[in-house]
Amino acid sequence: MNNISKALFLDRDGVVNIDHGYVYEPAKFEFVPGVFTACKAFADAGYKLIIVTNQSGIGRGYYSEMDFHTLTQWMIAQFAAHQVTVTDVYFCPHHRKKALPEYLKECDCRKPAPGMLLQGIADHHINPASSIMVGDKLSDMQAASKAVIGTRVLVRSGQEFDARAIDSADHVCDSLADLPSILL
Ligand SMILES: O=P(O)(O)OC[C@@H](O)[C@H]1O[C@@H](OP(=O)(O)O)[C@@H](O)[C@@H](O)[C@@H]1O
Ligand SMILES: [Mg+2]
Ligand SMILES: [Zn+2]
Repeated sequence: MNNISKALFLDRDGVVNIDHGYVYEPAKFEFVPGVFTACKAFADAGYKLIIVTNQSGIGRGYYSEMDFHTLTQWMIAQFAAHQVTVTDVYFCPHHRKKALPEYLKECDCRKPAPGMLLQGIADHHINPASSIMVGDKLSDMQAASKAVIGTRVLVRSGQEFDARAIDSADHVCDSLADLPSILL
């Protein structure tokens, strides 16, 4: 089967939810205002929603993979309650310097590496050229560039970013909520 679908790849912290720092509990998971409406617009326009998230908090020992999966199931259920299907969620628990031994590695999945995006493209027969990546860091844009994603969007989540991040994006906006009016 050739790659015929298009995807809205989403970074999680800072894009789907407010990045309070290593969020792993539903009680601390604050959806960005307007995220459900925006994601439903893209889903209705034929985009598969795929989340790609660095989770070095696992490697650092702040929380477990089970904690992450429990939060992820809860997050997916919130989307479903708003009639939005999340096609898949990919995460990277690794860190090359600050991690427990089993997570201490230079991997190909931690953004800016493109591994999570490439896995989603393969698993879900995605055409990268007609897909979109939304992130809040330069590393998100770099991962998207390496995966040859057609449109890269940087959102102002409160993370500091420099001119390199802005230059690496096709669009810069305050939030995912702004995106349907820009791209659809
Ligand atoms: O934005 P995504 O990729 O969904 O997830 C980012 C999180 O895993 C955390 O990534 C950390 O960066 P380090 O992983 O410590 O460099 C920090 O930026 C935290 O504030 C943030 O919550
Ligand atoms: Mg982020
Ligand atoms: Zn990794």
